[in-house]
Amino acid sequence: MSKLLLKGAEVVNPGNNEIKQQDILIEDEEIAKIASNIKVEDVKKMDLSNKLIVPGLIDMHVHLREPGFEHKETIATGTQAAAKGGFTSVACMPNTNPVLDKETLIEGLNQKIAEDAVVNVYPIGAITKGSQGKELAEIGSMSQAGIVAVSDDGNAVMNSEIMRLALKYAGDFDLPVISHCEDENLSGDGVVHEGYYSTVTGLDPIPASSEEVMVARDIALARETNNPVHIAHISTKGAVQLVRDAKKQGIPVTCEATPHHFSLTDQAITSFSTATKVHPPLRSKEDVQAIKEGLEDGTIDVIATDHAPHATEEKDVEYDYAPFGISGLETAIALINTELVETGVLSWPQAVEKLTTNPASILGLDEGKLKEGAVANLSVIDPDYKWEVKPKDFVSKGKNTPFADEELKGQNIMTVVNGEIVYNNK
Ligand SMILES: NC(=O)N[C@@H](CC(=O)O)C(=O)O
Ligand SMILES: [Zn+2]
Ligand SMILES: [Zn+2]
Repeated sequence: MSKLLLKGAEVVNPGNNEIKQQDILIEDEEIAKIASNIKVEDVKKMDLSNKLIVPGLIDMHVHLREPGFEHKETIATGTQAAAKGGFTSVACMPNTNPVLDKETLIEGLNQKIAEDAVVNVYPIGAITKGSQGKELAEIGSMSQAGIVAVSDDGNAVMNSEIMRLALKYAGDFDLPVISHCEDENLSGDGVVHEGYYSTVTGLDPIPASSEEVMVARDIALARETNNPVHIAHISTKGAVQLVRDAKKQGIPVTCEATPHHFSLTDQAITSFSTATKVHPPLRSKEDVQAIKEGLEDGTIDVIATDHAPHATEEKDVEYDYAPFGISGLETAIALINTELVETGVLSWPQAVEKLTTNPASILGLDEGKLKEGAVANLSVIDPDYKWEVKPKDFVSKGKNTPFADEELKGQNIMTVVNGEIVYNNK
Protein backbone atom coordinates (compact mmCIF):
# COMPACT_ATOMS: atom_id res chain seq x y z
CA MET A 1 0.00 0.00 0.00
CA SER A 2 1.31 3.46 -0.79
CA LYS A 3 1.04 5.93 2.05
CA LEU A 4 1.51 9.67 2.10
CA LEU A 5 1.31 11.83 5.22
CA LEU A 6 0.73 15.54 4.75
CA LYS A 7 1.79 17.26 7.97
CA GLY A 8 0.86 20.50 9.62
CA ALA A 9 -1.09 22.23 6.87
CA GLU A 10 -3.98 24.61 7.36
CA VAL A 11 -6.89 22.50 6.16
CA VAL A 12 -9.66 24.53 4.54
CA ASN A 13 -13.15 23.19 5.07
CA PRO A 14 -15.65 25.08 2.93
CA GLY A 15 -18.70 23.62 4.66
CA ASN A 16 -18.29 25.29 8.03
CA ASN A 17 -16.18 28.26 7.01
CA GLU A 18 -13.17 27.11 9.01
CA ILE A 19 -9.45 26.58 8.64
CA LYS A 20 -7.81 24.15 11.06
CA GLN A 21 -4.26 22.88 11.38
CA GLN A 22 -4.41 19.13 10.70
CA ASP A 23 -2.54 16.21 9.19
CA ILE A 24 -3.95 14.18 6.33
CA LEU A 25 -3.02 10.57 5.69
CA ILE A 26 -3.54 9.24 2.18
CA GLU A 27 -3.53 5.48 1.65
CA ASP A 28 -3.60 4.40 -1.97
CA GLU A 29 -6.37 6.47 -3.48
CA GLU A 30 -8.25 7.29 -0.29
CA ILE A 31 -8.10 9.85 2.46
CA ALA A 32 -7.55 7.42 5.35
CA LYS A 33 -7.40 9.92 8.19
CA ILE A 34 -7.73 13.62 8.98
CA ALA A 35 -6.58 14.51 12.51
CA SER A 36 -4.03 16.51 14.40
CA ASN A 37 -0.67 14.87 14.92
CA ILE A 38 -1.15 11.61 13.05
CA LYS A 39 1.64 9.14 13.83
CA VAL A 40 2.26 6.21 11.47
CA GLU A 41 5.25 4.14 10.43
CA ASP A 42 6.54 3.45 6.92
CA VAL A 43 5.11 6.51 5.33
CA LYS A 44 6.32 9.25 3.02
CA LYS A 45 5.99 12.51 4.99
CA MET A 46 5.63 16.05 3.73
CA ASP A 47 5.85 19.11 5.94
CA LEU A 48 3.22 21.58 4.77
CA SER A 49 3.21 24.12 7.57
CA ASN A 50 1.93 27.56 6.51
CA LYS A 51 0.36 26.00 3.44
CA LEU A 52 -3.34 25.50 2.79
CA ILE A 53 -4.82 22.16 1.89
CA VAL A 54 -8.07 22.48 -0.02
CA PRO A 55 -10.41 19.83 -1.44
CA GLY A 56 -9.52 19.22 -5.09
CA LEU A 57 -10.73 22.29 -6.97
CA ILE A 58 -13.36 21.91 -9.67
CA ASP A 59 -13.36 24.20 -12.70
CA MET A 60 -16.77 23.79 -14.26
CA HIS A 61 -15.99 25.84 -17.38
CA VAL A 62 -12.94 25.05 -19.51
CA HIS A 63 -12.27 24.64 -23.21
CA LEU A 64 -9.94 21.71 -23.88
CA ARG A 65 -10.30 22.09 -27.66
CA GLU A 66 -10.25 18.37 -28.51
CA PRO A 67 -11.30 17.16 -30.98
CA GLY A 68 -10.45 19.49 -33.82
CA PHE A 69 -8.48 22.38 -32.37
CA GLU A 70 -5.42 20.55 -31.07
CA HIS A 71 -3.22 23.46 -32.10
CA LYS A 72 -4.92 25.53 -29.38
CA GLU A 73 -4.97 22.89 -26.61
CA THR A 74 -5.30 19.14 -26.09
CA ILE A 75 -6.71 17.04 -23.31
CA ALA A 76 -3.13 16.31 -22.26
CA THR A 77 -1.93 19.93 -22.15
CA GLY A 78 -5.20 21.34 -20.83
CA THR A 79 -5.39 18.90 -17.95
CA GLN A 80 -1.71 19.43 -17.13
CA ALA A 81 -2.49 23.15 -16.94
CA ALA A 82 -5.45 22.31 -14.68
CA ALA A 83 -3.22 20.22 -12.41
CA LYS A 84 -0.69 23.04 -12.21
CA GLY A 85 -3.49 25.46 -11.36
CA GLY A 86 -4.76 23.27 -8.51
CA PHE A 87 -7.79 21.82 -10.27
CA THR A 88 -8.41 18.11 -9.83
CA SER A 89 -11.57 18.17 -11.96
CA VAL A 90 -12.70 20.15 -14.94
CA ALA A 91 -15.88 20.17 -17.01
CA CYS A 92 -15.14 20.77 -20.69
CA MET A 93 -17.25 22.67 -23.18
CA PRO A 94 -18.48 21.08 -26.43
CA ASN A 95 -17.50 23.86 -28.88
CA THR A 96 -14.97 21.60 -30.54
CA ASN A 97 -14.85 20.38 -34.15
CA PRO A 98 -17.07 18.46 -34.50
CA VAL A 99 -19.28 19.98 -31.81
CA LEU A 100 -19.96 17.40 -29.08
CA ASP A 101 -23.64 16.89 -29.79
CA LYS A 102 -24.09 13.11 -29.82
CA GLU A 103 -23.39 9.99 -27.83
CA THR A 104 -20.67 8.55 -30.08
CA LEU A 105 -18.69 11.79 -29.89
CA ILE A 106 -18.93 11.82 -26.09
CA GLU A 107 -17.80 8.20 -26.01
CA GLY A 108 -14.85 9.03 -28.27
CA LEU A 109 -13.94 11.91 -25.99
CA ASN A 110 -14.19 9.72 -22.90
CA GLN A 111 -11.76 7.32 -24.54
CA LYS A 112 -9.29 10.14 -25.15
CA ILE A 113 -9.78 11.39 -21.59
CA ALA A 114 -8.99 7.91 -20.22
CA GLU A 115 -5.75 7.90 -22.21
CA ASP A 116 -4.47 11.46 -21.83
CA ALA A 117 -6.03 13.32 -18.92
CA VAL A 118 -4.11 13.85 -15.68
CA VAL A 119 -7.13 15.24 -13.81
CA ASN A 120 -10.80 14.21 -13.84
CA VAL A 121 -12.62 15.51 -16.90
CA TYR A 122 -16.41 15.73 -17.17
CA PRO A 123 -17.78 16.42 -20.65
CA ILE A 124 -20.58 18.89 -21.29
CA GLY A 125 -22.76 18.14 -24.31
CA ALA A 126 -24.21 20.64 -26.77
CA ILE A 127 -27.77 21.94 -26.35
CA THR A 128 -28.43 22.04 -30.09
CA LYS A 129 -27.05 20.16 -33.07
CA GLY A 130 -23.75 21.70 -34.05
CA SER A 131 -24.55 24.42 -31.47
CA GLN A 132 -26.41 26.04 -34.36
CA GLY A 133 -29.40 26.90 -32.19
CA LYS A 134 -31.90 25.26 -34.53
CA GLU A 135 -32.64 21.69 -33.37
CA LEU A 136 -32.05 20.03 -30.02
CA ALA A 137 -29.01 17.75 -29.77
CA GLU A 138 -29.26 14.12 -28.60
CA ILE A 139 -29.31 15.13 -24.96
CA GLY A 140 -30.83 11.88 -23.68
CA SER A 141 -28.30 9.59 -25.29
CA MET A 142 -25.42 11.89 -24.37
CA SER A 143 -26.63 11.67 -20.80
CA GLN A 144 -26.17 7.88 -21.04
CA ALA A 145 -22.57 8.53 -22.10
CA GLY A 146 -21.98 10.57 -18.95
CA ILE A 147 -22.29 14.28 -19.74
CA VAL A 148 -22.77 16.47 -16.65
CA ALA A 149 -24.58 19.41 -18.28
CA VAL A 150 -25.51 20.84 -21.66
CA SER A 151 -24.35 24.11 -23.16
CA ASP A 152 -23.93 25.82 -26.52
CA ASP A 153 -21.17 27.92 -24.95
CA GLY A 154 -19.43 30.14 -27.45
CA ASN A 155 -22.83 30.63 -29.07
CA ALA A 156 -26.09 32.00 -27.79
CA VAL A 157 -29.28 29.98 -28.08
CA MET A 158 -31.10 32.84 -29.75
CA ASN A 159 -34.42 31.05 -30.25
CA SER A 160 -36.26 31.26 -26.92
CA GLU A 161 -38.57 28.37 -27.74
CA ILE A 162 -35.56 26.10 -28.40
CA MET A 163 -34.09 27.20 -25.07
CA ARG A 164 -37.40 26.46 -23.31
CA LEU A 165 -37.54 22.99 -24.84
CA ALA A 166 -33.88 22.42 -23.91
CA LEU A 167 -34.61 23.24 -20.28
CA LYS A 168 -37.54 20.82 -20.19
CA TYR A 169 -35.70 18.06 -22.02
CA ALA A 170 -32.45 18.42 -20.05
CA GLY A 171 -34.53 18.52 -16.88
CA ASP A 172 -35.86 15.05 -17.68
CA PHE A 173 -32.28 13.79 -17.40
CA ASP A 174 -31.39 15.92 -14.37
CA LEU A 175 -28.93 17.94 -16.40
CA PRO A 176 -28.44 21.66 -15.83
CA VAL A 177 -28.40 23.95 -18.86
CA ILE A 178 -25.39 26.26 -18.89
CA SER A 179 -26.19 29.45 -20.74
CA HIS A 180 -23.77 31.67 -22.64
CA CYS A 181 -25.91 34.78 -22.26
CA GLU A 182 -25.50 36.99 -25.27
CA ASP A 183 -28.02 38.54 -27.60
CA GLU A 184 -26.17 38.26 -30.89
CA ASN A 185 -28.14 41.09 -32.47
CA LEU A 186 -27.17 43.46 -29.68
CA SER A 187 -23.53 42.30 -29.77
CA GLY A 188 -23.31 42.65 -33.53
CA ASP A 189 -19.70 43.05 -34.57
CA GLY A 190 -18.75 44.35 -31.14
CA VAL A 191 -15.44 43.38 -29.59
CA VAL A 192 -15.28 45.37 -26.32
CA HIS A 193 -17.63 46.65 -23.62
CA GLU A 194 -19.70 49.66 -24.64
CA GLY A 195 -18.62 52.63 -22.55
CA TYR A 196 -15.96 55.28 -22.16
CA TYR A 197 -13.13 53.04 -23.33
CA SER A 198 -14.92 51.81 -26.46
CA THR A 199 -15.36 55.46 -27.37
CA VAL A 200 -11.75 56.46 -26.77
CA THR A 201 -10.33 53.38 -28.53
CA GLY A 202 -12.84 53.41 -31.37
CA LEU A 203 -13.28 49.65 -30.98
CA ASP A 204 -16.76 48.29 -31.77
CA PRO A 205 -18.94 48.10 -28.66
CA ILE A 206 -20.98 45.32 -27.03
CA PRO A 207 -23.62 46.81 -24.73
CA ALA A 208 -24.28 45.41 -21.25
CA SER A 209 -27.86 44.77 -22.39
CA SER A 210 -26.59 42.06 -24.74
CA GLU A 211 -25.93 39.94 -21.66
CA GLU A 212 -28.77 41.22 -19.50
CA VAL A 213 -31.70 40.56 -21.83
CA MET A 214 -30.60 36.93 -22.13
CA VAL A 215 -30.11 36.52 -18.38
CA ALA A 216 -33.62 37.90 -17.89
CA ARG A 217 -34.99 35.55 -20.56
CA ASP A 218 -33.29 32.49 -19.10
CA ILE A 219 -34.57 33.32 -15.63
CA ALA A 220 -38.11 33.57 -17.03
CA LEU A 221 -37.66 30.17 -18.71
CA ALA A 222 -36.20 28.59 -15.57
CA ARG A 223 -39.18 29.86 -13.59
CA GLU A 224 -41.66 28.57 -16.11
CA THR A 225 -40.09 25.14 -16.56
CA ASN A 226 -38.75 24.89 -13.00
CA ASN A 227 -35.57 23.41 -14.47
CA PRO A 228 -32.18 24.73 -13.42
CA VAL A 229 -30.24 27.16 -15.54
CA HIS A 230 -26.64 28.09 -14.82
CA ILE A 231 -25.43 31.41 -16.19
CA ALA A 232 -21.86 31.18 -17.51
CA HIS A 233 -19.33 34.00 -17.07
CA ILE A 234 -21.67 36.63 -15.58
CA SER A 235 -20.13 40.05 -16.04
CA THR A 236 -22.50 42.99 -15.61
CA LYS A 237 -24.04 44.74 -12.64
CA GLY A 238 -27.52 44.41 -14.12
CA ALA A 239 -27.10 40.66 -14.69
CA VAL A 240 -25.95 40.11 -11.10
CA GLN A 241 -29.00 42.01 -9.85
CA LEU A 242 -31.32 39.89 -12.02
CA VAL A 243 -29.87 36.68 -10.56
CA ARG A 244 -30.05 38.07 -7.02
CA ASP A 245 -33.75 38.90 -7.45
CA ALA A 246 -34.48 35.55 -9.11
CA LYS A 247 -32.87 33.64 -6.27
CA LYS A 248 -34.99 35.55 -3.75
CA GLN A 249 -38.05 34.27 -5.61
CA GLY A 250 -36.76 30.70 -5.45
CA ILE A 251 -36.16 30.35 -9.19
CA PRO A 252 -33.59 27.60 -9.92
CA VAL A 253 -30.78 29.77 -11.24
CA THR A 254 -27.07 29.70 -10.42
CA CYS A 255 -24.14 31.57 -11.92
CA GLU A 256 -20.39 31.78 -12.18
CA ALA A 257 -17.83 34.57 -12.53
CA THR A 258 -14.35 34.31 -13.99
CA PRO A 259 -11.12 35.61 -12.45
CA HIS A 260 -10.58 38.02 -15.36
CA HIS A 261 -14.00 39.58 -14.86
CA PHE A 262 -13.37 40.35 -11.19
CA SER A 263 -9.72 41.37 -11.71
CA LEU A 264 -9.76 43.66 -14.74
CA THR A 265 -11.87 46.52 -16.03
CA ASP A 266 -12.34 47.61 -19.63
CA GLN A 267 -9.53 50.10 -19.08
CA ALA A 268 -7.23 47.19 -19.95
CA ILE A 269 -8.32 47.42 -23.61
CA THR A 270 -6.47 50.71 -24.06
CA SER A 271 -3.34 48.58 -24.54
CA PHE A 272 -5.02 47.24 -27.70
CA SER A 273 -3.61 43.87 -26.68
CA THR A 274 -5.74 41.07 -28.10
CA ALA A 275 -5.11 39.21 -24.83
CA THR A 276 -7.86 41.43 -23.40
CA LYS A 277 -10.40 40.31 -26.02
CA VAL A 278 -12.86 37.93 -24.43
CA HIS A 279 -16.53 37.00 -24.29
CA PRO A 280 -18.20 38.59 -22.46
CA PRO A 281 -15.96 41.65 -22.73
CA LEU A 282 -14.07 43.10 -19.77
CA ARG A 283 -16.57 45.44 -18.18
CA SER A 284 -16.63 48.79 -16.36
CA LYS A 285 -15.40 49.53 -12.84
CA GLU A 286 -19.01 49.52 -11.57
CA ASP A 287 -19.60 46.10 -13.09
CA VAL A 288 -16.41 44.69 -11.53
CA GLN A 289 -17.53 46.08 -8.16
CA ALA A 290 -20.93 44.40 -8.62
CA ILE A 291 -19.26 41.07 -9.43
CA LYS A 292 -17.32 41.31 -6.17
CA GLU A 293 -20.53 42.12 -4.27
CA GLY A 294 -22.25 39.17 -5.92
CA LEU A 295 -19.42 36.87 -4.90
CA GLU A 296 -19.54 38.21 -1.37
CA ASP A 297 -23.29 37.93 -0.81
CA GLY A 298 -23.56 34.49 -2.47
CA THR A 299 -25.46 35.61 -5.57
CA ILE A 300 -22.52 34.25 -7.58
CA ASP A 301 -22.20 30.58 -6.67
CA VAL A 302 -19.10 29.58 -8.58
CA ILE A 303 -15.72 30.82 -9.71
CA ALA A 304 -14.84 29.21 -13.05
CA THR A 305 -11.98 30.15 -15.35
CA ASP A 306 -13.62 29.85 -18.80
CA HIS A 307 -10.11 28.74 -19.81
CA ALA A 308 -10.17 29.60 -23.54
CA PRO A 309 -6.73 28.92 -25.02
CA HIS A 310 -5.87 30.14 -28.51
CA ALA A 311 -2.70 29.78 -30.58
CA THR A 312 -0.29 32.71 -30.45
CA GLU A 313 -0.51 33.33 -34.20
CA GLU A 314 -4.31 33.50 -33.99
CA LYS A 315 -4.16 36.23 -31.34
CA ASP A 316 -1.29 38.01 -33.08
CA VAL A 317 -3.56 39.98 -35.44
CA GLU A 318 -5.55 43.22 -35.32
CA TYR A 319 -7.99 43.49 -32.41
CA ASP A 320 -11.06 43.05 -34.63
CA TYR A 321 -9.80 39.78 -36.12
CA ALA A 322 -8.48 38.00 -33.01
CA PRO A 323 -10.55 35.21 -31.45
CA PHE A 324 -12.23 35.85 -28.10
CA GLY A 325 -10.77 34.09 -25.05
CA ILE A 326 -8.31 34.07 -22.15
CA SER A 327 -6.12 31.19 -20.97
CA GLY A 328 -7.08 31.04 -17.32
CA LEU A 329 -6.20 27.82 -15.51
CA GLU A 330 -2.73 28.80 -14.37
CA THR A 331 -3.51 32.24 -12.94
CA ALA A 332 -6.86 31.55 -11.22
CA ILE A 333 -5.65 30.79 -7.70
CA ALA A 334 -3.28 33.76 -7.65
CA LEU A 335 -6.03 36.13 -8.85
CA ILE A 336 -8.49 34.76 -6.31
CA ASN A 337 -5.95 35.29 -3.54
CA THR A 338 -4.77 38.68 -4.75
CA GLU A 339 -8.13 40.20 -5.75
CA LEU A 340 -10.61 38.53 -3.39
CA VAL A 341 -8.96 37.03 -0.30
CA GLU A 342 -6.27 39.65 0.39
CA THR A 343 -8.82 42.43 -0.16
CA GLY A 344 -11.36 40.87 2.23
CA VAL A 345 -14.08 40.13 -0.35
CA LEU A 346 -14.01 36.38 0.48
CA SER A 347 -12.34 34.23 3.12
CA TRP A 348 -10.45 31.18 1.84
CA PRO A 349 -13.25 28.81 2.90
CA GLN A 350 -15.79 30.99 1.06
CA ALA A 351 -13.63 31.09 -2.07
CA VAL A 352 -13.05 27.34 -1.87
CA GLU A 353 -16.80 26.71 -1.61
CA LYS A 354 -17.19 28.40 -5.02
CA LEU A 355 -14.48 26.09 -6.39
CA THR A 356 -15.61 22.81 -4.83
CA THR A 357 -18.96 22.10 -3.17
CA ASN A 358 -20.96 24.61 -5.21
CA PRO A 359 -19.87 23.45 -8.68
CA ALA A 360 -20.10 19.83 -7.47
CA SER A 361 -23.71 20.31 -6.45
CA ILE A 362 -24.66 22.10 -9.68
CA LEU A 363 -23.11 19.31 -11.80
CA GLY A 364 -24.21 16.48 -9.48
CA LEU A 365 -20.66 15.34 -8.70
CA ASP A 366 -19.75 13.48 -5.54
CA GLU A 367 -16.64 15.59 -5.02
CA GLY A 368 -15.37 18.68 -3.34
CA LYS A 369 -15.06 17.60 0.28
CA LEU A 370 -12.12 16.47 2.37
CA LYS A 371 -13.35 13.60 4.46
CA GLU A 372 -12.13 10.25 5.66
CA GLY A 373 -12.99 7.49 3.22
CA ALA A 374 -13.33 9.86 0.28
CA VAL A 375 -11.17 9.62 -2.82
CA ALA A 376 -8.03 11.70 -2.25
CA ASN A 377 -8.49 14.71 -4.50
CA LEU A 378 -6.79 17.73 -2.99
CA SER A 379 -4.54 20.67 -3.67
CA VAL A 380 -1.90 22.50 -1.64
CA ILE A 381 -1.81 26.27 -1.90
CA ASP A 382 0.97 28.58 -0.78
CA PRO A 383 -0.87 31.86 -0.20
CA ASP A 384 2.37 33.83 0.38
CA TYR A 385 4.16 32.77 -2.79
CA LYS A 386 4.94 35.83 -4.93
CA TRP A 387 5.48 35.27 -8.61
CA GLU A 388 5.40 37.05 -11.93
CA VAL A 389 3.13 35.78 -14.69
CA LYS A 390 5.30 34.53 -17.57
CA PRO A 391 3.07 33.14 -20.35
CA LYS A 392 5.99 31.21 -21.83
CA ASP A 393 6.06 29.15 -18.62
CA PHE A 394 2.40 28.13 -18.99
CA VAL A 395 1.98 24.42 -19.62
CA SER A 396 -1.22 25.27 -21.49
CA LYS A 397 -0.68 25.80 -25.19
CA GLY A 398 -2.69 29.00 -24.76
CA LYS A 399 -0.29 31.78 -23.80
CA ASN A 400 -3.12 34.30 -24.21
CA THR A 401 -3.25 36.07 -20.86
CA PRO A 402 -3.86 39.73 -20.08
CA PHE A 403 -1.89 39.26 -16.85
CA ALA A 404 1.55 38.82 -18.46
CA ASP A 405 4.36 40.35 -16.37
CA GLU A 406 2.01 41.05 -13.47
CA GLU A 407 3.19 40.32 -9.97
CA LEU A 408 0.67 38.12 -8.15
CA LYS A 409 0.59 36.48 -4.74
CA GLY A 410 -0.45 32.89 -4.03
CA GLN A 411 -0.12 29.75 -6.07
CA ASN A 412 -0.99 26.10 -6.11
CA ILE A 413 2.11 24.04 -5.30
CA MET A 414 0.86 20.46 -5.31
CA THR A 415 -2.10 18.57 -6.75
CA VAL A 416 -3.27 15.09 -5.80
CA VAL A 417 -5.79 13.27 -8.00
CA ASN A 418 -7.17 9.89 -6.93
CA GLY A 419 -4.33 9.60 -4.38
CA GLU A 420 -1.61 10.30 -6.92
CA ILE A 421 0.58 13.40 -7.01
CA VAL A 422 -0.01 14.79 -10.51
CA TYR A 423 1.73 18.11 -9.94
CA ASN A 424 4.43 18.96 -7.46
CA ASN A 425 6.29 22.24 -7.15
CA LYS A 426 6.80 22.09 -3.39
N1 LIG B 1 -14.94 33.08 -23.60
C1 LIG B 1 -14.44 33.28 -24.79
O1 LIG B 1 -14.07 34.42 -25.09
N2 LIG B 1 -14.28 32.30 -25.68
C2 LIG B 1 -14.69 30.94 -25.58
C3 LIG B 1 -16.16 30.77 -25.82
C4 LIG B 1 -17.05 31.24 -24.70
O2 LIG B 1 -16.79 30.94 -23.51
O3 LIG B 1 -18.07 31.87 -24.95
C5 LIG B 1 -13.90 30.09 -26.57
O4 LIG B 1 -14.29 28.95 -26.81
O5 LIG B 1 -12.85 30.57 -27.05
ZN1 LIG C 1 -19.40 31.64 -23.31
ZN1 LIG D 1 -16.51 29.30 -22.41
